[in-house]
Amino acid sequence: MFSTKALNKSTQRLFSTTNPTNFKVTVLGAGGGIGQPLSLLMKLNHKVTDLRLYDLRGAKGVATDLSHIPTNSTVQGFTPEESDGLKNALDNTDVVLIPAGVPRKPGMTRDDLFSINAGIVRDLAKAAAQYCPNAAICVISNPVNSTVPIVAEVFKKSGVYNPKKLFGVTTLDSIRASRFISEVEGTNPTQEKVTVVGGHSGVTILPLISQTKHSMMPKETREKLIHRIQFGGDEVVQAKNGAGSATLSMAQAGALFAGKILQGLDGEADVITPSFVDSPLFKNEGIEFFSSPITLGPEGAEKIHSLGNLSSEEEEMLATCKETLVKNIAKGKKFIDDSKL
Ligand SMILES: NC(=O)C1=CN([C@@H]2O[C@H](COP(=O)(O)OP(=O)(O)OC[C@H]3O[C@@H](n4cnc5c(N)ncnc54)[C@H](O)[C@@H]3O)[C@@H](O)[C@H]2O)C=CC1
Ligand SMILES: O=C([O-])CC(=O)C(=O)O
Repeated sequence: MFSTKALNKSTQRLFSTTNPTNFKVTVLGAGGGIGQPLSLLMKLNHKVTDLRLYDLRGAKGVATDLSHIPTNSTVQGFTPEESDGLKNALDNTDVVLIPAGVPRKPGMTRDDLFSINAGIVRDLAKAAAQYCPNAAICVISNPVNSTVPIVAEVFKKSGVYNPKKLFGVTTLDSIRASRFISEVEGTNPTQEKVTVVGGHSGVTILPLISQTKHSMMPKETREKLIHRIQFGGDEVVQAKNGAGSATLSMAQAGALFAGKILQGLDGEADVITPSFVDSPLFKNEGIEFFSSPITLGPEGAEKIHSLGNLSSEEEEMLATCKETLVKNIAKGKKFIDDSKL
């Protein structure tokens, strides 16, 4: 027998069109280093019932492979060769995860990826604006500080921009911060939480150590820790020695973030995580996008939280972060202006 509460909930699920519990998720770039493990982790998420994978190559194989896992979702792979491949991957989906694009090699900055990835993200965003204008779009492709503004401009030009539904995925900075601070302090990383704000590259990554329980750590230790969090991506790029950048930790980060988005869409309470979004925090200084903790809900980003109290050292880092961010954002916007969509 159902309890009244359970019956109400199942009835809601049956008849609700705006807040379904069964979600469609699309991964664009699903055949790649991030795309494959991210797709696996989305196959394991019980809120996902329809998983669609798209890539220039490999998506069908990955989809067939994942489709043998006995979780409650169907998996389909799509390619550009089949007519309507991208359309069918995106049609009416709830969440789009975008790890499509090239990764760094040693010696490159994320901004060096702009020349290739800007066009890839622009074209995928055009398709998303057409086929799933209401979906939550989660951008992983670098440089995130510029690719997120690119998606925003494409959606604006298509007349379907909803700032509450566009997210730059910065979760890897948060999970690195938890891991690295635990190594310094000799603590359990699963119990460490560091709020990381700003953007997703070098000095724009701003971990707020003063807001952790380790705020009193020695200055030199803190500076080394902050530097490691800001440049953690380089460690992986160097170790992979030309074979790409972080993929497995990024897949874990992407799945965590997508999980939060789904929890929010599903109406769960108090779902809060940082993301690089269209933000009011520093708009009066010309910075249209910024990462800070966001409350997620059925409509996407419901509340953008302020940064809270910063130390004087963090205030200085924030000023440096803003100087770079404003240029990265302008570069993305100019790219779309020049693209004459
Ligand atoms: N936001 C973050 O924290 C992180 C972002 N990244 C970024 O994620 C991106 C992907 O990295 P990896 O998976 O390692 O690269 P990868 O090269 O292994 O995979 C990229 C995939 O994208 C596909 N692709 C390229 N153009 C496409 C298009 N137009 N449509 C569909 N698929 C397309 C490729 O065929 C490839 O399978 C890079 O830009 C990287 O810098 C990487 C790590 C962390
Ligand atoms: O470092 C890179 O190029 C990939 C990335 O964004 C990260 O690992 O944080």
